[in-house]
Amino acid sequence: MKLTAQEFGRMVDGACITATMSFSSQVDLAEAAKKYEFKQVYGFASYYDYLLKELKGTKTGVGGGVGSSLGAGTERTEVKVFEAQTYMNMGMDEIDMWMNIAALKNSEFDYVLKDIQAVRNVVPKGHNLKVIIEPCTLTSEQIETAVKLVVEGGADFVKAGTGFLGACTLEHARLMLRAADGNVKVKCSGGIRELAVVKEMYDMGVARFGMGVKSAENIIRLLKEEE
Ligand SMILES: O=C[C@H](O)COP(=O)(O)O
Repeated sequence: MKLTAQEFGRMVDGACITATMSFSSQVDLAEAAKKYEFKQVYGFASYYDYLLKELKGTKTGVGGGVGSSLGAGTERTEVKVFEAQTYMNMGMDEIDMWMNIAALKNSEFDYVLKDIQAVRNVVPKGHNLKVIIEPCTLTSEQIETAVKLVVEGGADFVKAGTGFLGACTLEHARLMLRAADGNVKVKCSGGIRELAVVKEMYDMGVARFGMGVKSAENIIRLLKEEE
């Protein structure tokens, strides 16, 4: 099926999480979200209130990032739970949490699973929970294991990454989709820049794209040129 600019806009989680960006980047994020009807936005936690106010009554939900020091820094499970609960209480729509990638790599699968389940417990069904696995840091086997833990943990999506550690590739999309086997949706994110890549991911069955504002706008422009 042909991907339209409008449909793509509705599949985008607009992201602006680069710590060196100023407040104006959050304003740009909110404006682009309104214009293209992004599915969600992910901004700086200190501006979540601004984004919630700005996007109230629009088609765009505000998502909360949980465990953002890549899932294993200061974010013990109870801290992730507190973050997720706080964002749900604030009226946020979806939660993107980082898997504890170090624990995954150390084969502490029970810890990884319980970490996801604990956050799921405070993110009611109907609010998507996505788990970020940063596939560029993992082997193919680890990606498969990570996705299976995401399924077992009761999340709704497996999400690729931030782009900080490397881009999400077609191969990552293929591996995540294969391991998900329809049991969780797949969000590709981080370093996605090419229209051809977006189209191929869409055809493969990717359900959501996480992108910075300028990159998403560029893809939308290219799709419009084809219409
Ligand atoms: O969650 C992070 C973003 O989706 C990263 O996307 P980007 O590489 O286009 O800034």
